[in-house]
Amino acid sequence: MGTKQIGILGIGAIGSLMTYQLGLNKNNTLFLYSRTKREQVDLKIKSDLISLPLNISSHPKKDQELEWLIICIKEHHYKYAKHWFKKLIGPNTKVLVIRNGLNLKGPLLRYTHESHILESIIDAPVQWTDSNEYEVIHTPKLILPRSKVATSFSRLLNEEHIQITFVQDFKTASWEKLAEAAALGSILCLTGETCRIFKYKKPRKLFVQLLQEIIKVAQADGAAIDLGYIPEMVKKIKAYPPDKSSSMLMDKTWGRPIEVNAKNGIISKLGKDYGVQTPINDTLATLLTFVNHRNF
Ligand SMILES: NC(=O)C1=CN([C@@H]2O[C@H](COP(=O)(O)OP(=O)(O)OC[C@H]3O[C@@H](n4cnc5c(N)ncnc54)[C@H](OP(=O)(O)O)[C@@H]3O)[C@@H](O)[C@H]2O)C=CC1
Ligand SMILES: CC(C)(CO)C(=O)C(=O)O
Repeated sequence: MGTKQIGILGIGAIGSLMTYQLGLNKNNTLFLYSRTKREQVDLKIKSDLISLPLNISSHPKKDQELEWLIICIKEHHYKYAKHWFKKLIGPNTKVLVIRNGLNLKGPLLRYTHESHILESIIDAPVQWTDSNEYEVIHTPKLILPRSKVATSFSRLLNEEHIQITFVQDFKTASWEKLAEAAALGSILCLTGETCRIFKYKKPRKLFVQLLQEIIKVAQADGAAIDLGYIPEMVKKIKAYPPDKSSSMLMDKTWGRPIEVNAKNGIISKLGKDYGVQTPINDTLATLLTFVNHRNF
């Protein structure tokens, strides 16, 4: 088997994790691209501390045509990343999109054919610690739509280190992840608290009320989220380590724009489009837009 040329765009929390995961397969040759050059990142996975050397290009340059480009940037980064897409996506390059939100293919359709783009959902909380490392909270789970292109992507990974699930109903899986990220993320970001807050009843009740609103919008959009979802999520947040953060809280802490449009924002918008009332989510979405002055 020949080596595969794989590019990873956006070497932050998820990009670093994917660099590690894809680097475990010695048939992969990795090319790293990001806004800021760093020479190394430390990943804490279970009790192991892994120092990952990084060779990042911060300006697009044409390496060999990539077989895969893995995009690990946030929705609001896309408008500043067009030069990367133009340069890195060749006629035969397959693109894996990893980010929270919906309609992951949309912004990339002008660069390649729809059949070359693979959407994904990642359940892999990764957070920056006081010891300057990314801590991976549990074994990463990657959810992919059942398809040939997804199967071919999964062969690049070592499934001892990442759990891969193929789903028929990707829309439902996307809404399930969005609901968790928007409900948990907004509560943590607005309170400035980590998951320890969920040992209290009132924040848990707010989390449930938010999920109830979000599920109504998801159902109006055609997702088939079942009744067992909410108790499952409550169990999940209660089981998170008390110091578990979220990507919106980390961005707020660092004074960076938060991902409000891709999370609570899109839910409010779709709620309006479908005539579904989402008063709690709308209030939180409004407050979130004011969290970071660069967002308004
Ligand atoms: N972190 C988490 O636990 C989880 C995150 N997600 C989702 O994954 C996605 C990625 O999140 P995450 O990895 O946390 O984000 P990060 O902010 O940690 O990483 C994004 C990276 O992209 C780089 N970048 C931003 N804009 C550009 C650009 N124009 N050109 C090149 N590089 C750019 C950033 O550079 P710089 O270093 O200069 O900022 C940063 O290194 C999000 O949608 C998030 O919601 C999903 C599950 C869990
Ligand atoms: C689900 C959650 C909150 C896990 O960290 C997430 O996806 C995020 O932080 O963006």
